[in-house]
Amino acid sequence: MTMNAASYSSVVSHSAFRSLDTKLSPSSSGIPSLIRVTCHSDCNKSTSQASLLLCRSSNNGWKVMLGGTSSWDTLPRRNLIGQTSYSVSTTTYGGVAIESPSHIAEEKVGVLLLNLGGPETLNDVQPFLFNLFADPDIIRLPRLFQFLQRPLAKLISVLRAPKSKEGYAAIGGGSPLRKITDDQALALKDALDAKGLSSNVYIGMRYWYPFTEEAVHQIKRDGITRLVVLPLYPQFSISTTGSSIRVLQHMFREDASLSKLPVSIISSWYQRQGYIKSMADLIEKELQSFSEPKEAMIFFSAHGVPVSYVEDAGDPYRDQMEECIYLIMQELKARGINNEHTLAYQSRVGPVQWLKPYTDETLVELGQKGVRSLLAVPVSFVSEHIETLEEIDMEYRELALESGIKNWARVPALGLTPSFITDLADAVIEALPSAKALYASTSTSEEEHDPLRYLVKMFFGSILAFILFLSPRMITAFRNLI
Ligand SMILES: C=CC1=C(C)c2cc3[nH]c(cc4nc(cc5[nH]c(cc1n2)c(C)c5CCC(=O)O)C(CCC(=O)O)=C4C)c(C)c3C=C
Ligand SMILES: [Fe+2]
Repeated sequence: MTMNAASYSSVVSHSAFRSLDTKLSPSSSGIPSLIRVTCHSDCNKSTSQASLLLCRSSNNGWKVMLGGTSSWDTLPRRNLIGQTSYSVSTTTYGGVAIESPSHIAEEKVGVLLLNLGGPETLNDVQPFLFNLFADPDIIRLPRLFQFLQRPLAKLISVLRAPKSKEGYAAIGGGSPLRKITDDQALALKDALDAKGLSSNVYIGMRYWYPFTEEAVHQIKRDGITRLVVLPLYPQFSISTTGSSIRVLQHMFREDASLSKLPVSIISSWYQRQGYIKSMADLIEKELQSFSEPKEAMIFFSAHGVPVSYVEDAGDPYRDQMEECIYLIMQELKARGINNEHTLAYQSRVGPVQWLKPYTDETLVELGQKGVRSLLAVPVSFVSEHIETLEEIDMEYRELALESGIKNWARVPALGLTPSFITDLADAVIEALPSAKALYASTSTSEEEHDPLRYLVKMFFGSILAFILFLSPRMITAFRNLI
């Protein structure tokens, strides 16, 4: 089947997908670039629904995607299994419905960008740090000690604030994250518009304004009918994407209308071709700033997480990071760039073991081993922030130069790079068909509702906490935090 001439508009009901095209007829309403096909199946008295998205390809034909996969296929080879009925609506997403059957309401598409957030002024630093350390996905206390989360967060944030303020003061008195994320949201909206998908793009920050909670309230007020959640972290970590998703799950579970809203979460996207190629472009370009580009070592520096996240809690972050670096290097090799490379982890906080090797120790070792040219590549985040502008550009640069490295450069964060924004837009479009209600029933244990159990836990927890606070290990821990 080929649909490469104009647009088609029809609503059909069939028992086999291959007969779909025969009922499609050209529309007078213009050429849609996106068409949704919804399949309703009545099996065992339960009705299920699956959607696929047809998108105009560059050669004026149509490409089909199913269930949010990133693989593109052509229509004739796609085979839907099962005897089902299909209703086809040539609805352009986000607004202009060319023709829709009654059961497919006009979609109002929302895209929620998740990010960390950062203090905008020096006065924001301590409350921002409080929000960060009050997150049980950042300081993971054993269940028994969880009631200490907020007092501990208060203490750590007050102790750490002076050091953090110095860092933010060095980069102009606040985090650039909000402005950059605002610009990325606008650029993404434009890229989606250009692909025929009109949408509202929202920003939900985890620890500072605009908070995720505010964004969700706005999504509800705006009557969004289909939502794609796109964390601005390429790799998944419990401490970043995981934490933000937890906030969403909590809100969606508590709200009857939100619990029914079809949502698609793109939990990681480091393996996308568009992202990998965009990173490779930046690296290739920055290598040219060295007098001997081939001699420069490519030094990937990722934000660390405590080892226990990966080894005990099953955080896929390290695996995804390693795969991401592999893919970027493969892309560079395909371009004839065969520089040496290494990966290290930066920004550790507190007394526990973090992912190794550590960036600072690795820089010293490389200097001692005779590496003279080094290209730093921040790889866990797509905006400039305190850890690129202060930690890498100031602290690590100085350390590298002291350690014998003579030539230093850093790849900028992706920011508004057009190929990157276009790829994010593609990721959103590909995720749309798989949106489904987020709410999954979580059984609240009896324990949580038993006041006696709670009191006993509080009592023994307090005694243990008191003993722990006086232990030498805890005292060292606090020294490391500030
Ligand atoms: C992928 C990115 C990030 C991971 C993983 C991550 C884990 C993580 N972070 C902390 C503690 C702090 N992070 C801070 C700032 C900060 N963290 C990230 C990203 C990741 N964090 C970003 C982008 C930023 C900067 C925001 C900005 O304002 O520009 C800070 C505050 C700054 C400072 O005082 O150093 C802390 C503290 C932990 C404990 C953790 C994993 C458990
Ligand atoms: Fe962090």
